[in-house]
Amino acid sequence: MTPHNEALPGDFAETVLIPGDPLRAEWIAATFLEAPRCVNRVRGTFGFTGLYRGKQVSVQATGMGRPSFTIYVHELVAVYGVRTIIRVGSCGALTLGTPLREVFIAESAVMDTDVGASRHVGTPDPDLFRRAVEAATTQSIGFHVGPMVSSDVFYHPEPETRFDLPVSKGITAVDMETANLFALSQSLGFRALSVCTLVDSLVTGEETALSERHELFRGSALVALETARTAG
Ligand SMILES: O=P(O)(O)O[C@H]1O[C@H](CO)[C@@H](O)[C@H]1O
Ligand SMILES: O=c1cc[nH]c(=O)[nH]1
Repeated sequence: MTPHNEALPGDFAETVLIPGDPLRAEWIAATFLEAPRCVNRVRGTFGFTGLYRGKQVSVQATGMGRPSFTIYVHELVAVYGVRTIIRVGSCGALTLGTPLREVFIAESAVMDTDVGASRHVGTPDPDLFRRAVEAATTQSIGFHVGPMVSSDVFYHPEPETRFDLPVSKGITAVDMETANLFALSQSLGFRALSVCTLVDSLVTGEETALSERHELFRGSALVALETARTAG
């Protein structure tokens, strides 16, 4: 147990999906897991464990942004012995070539403050990444792979130009946690992958509706679960 997680040793599977939104965690567990049980309710940041096609998998929400995210990921690895962590997140499109509602599998990620400094670019586990692409292809799920930028700032004073540099470097999507996930995978030693759904466009201003938000994650959740299942 920790101040943020009431799960007991052994409550979490070795593989954990980590959406930001606690209600997305609940939806994934209820929709895809057999016999899901809630293992954490602290702060309403739910965690669940159940079976996906015969494999034990957990889902633990992380909240929004690096400080909250880091607490959950650190504890999953250091306290609960988790070995594989897959983010099932939402992200924004930075180009017209990444249409809303499709899945975005990050092939790399860097913080917006570090764009251009190649030593700060993080990458997913190569085997998980390959399996995710294979799962999306096999399941006929519309997806893109590409470099991602993560930012601690959601509301920026210069929304029109803030991503000019990342876009000029070929970066196509933004979230707030993937770069941190890849950095933590190196420092803490676990396998990481980030599979997001494109929920809004910073180019056109188009947004998906909150009412469709859970269903929107069917594709990214399936890709994450199939990757978890086949990766062992
Ligand atoms: O929907 P989640 O997974 O929380 O991800 C995205 O949504 C939040 C901002 O709306 C940030 O956490 C961002 O990374
Ligand atoms: O972090 C995020 C997620 C979705 N859309 C954004 O603009 N930023």
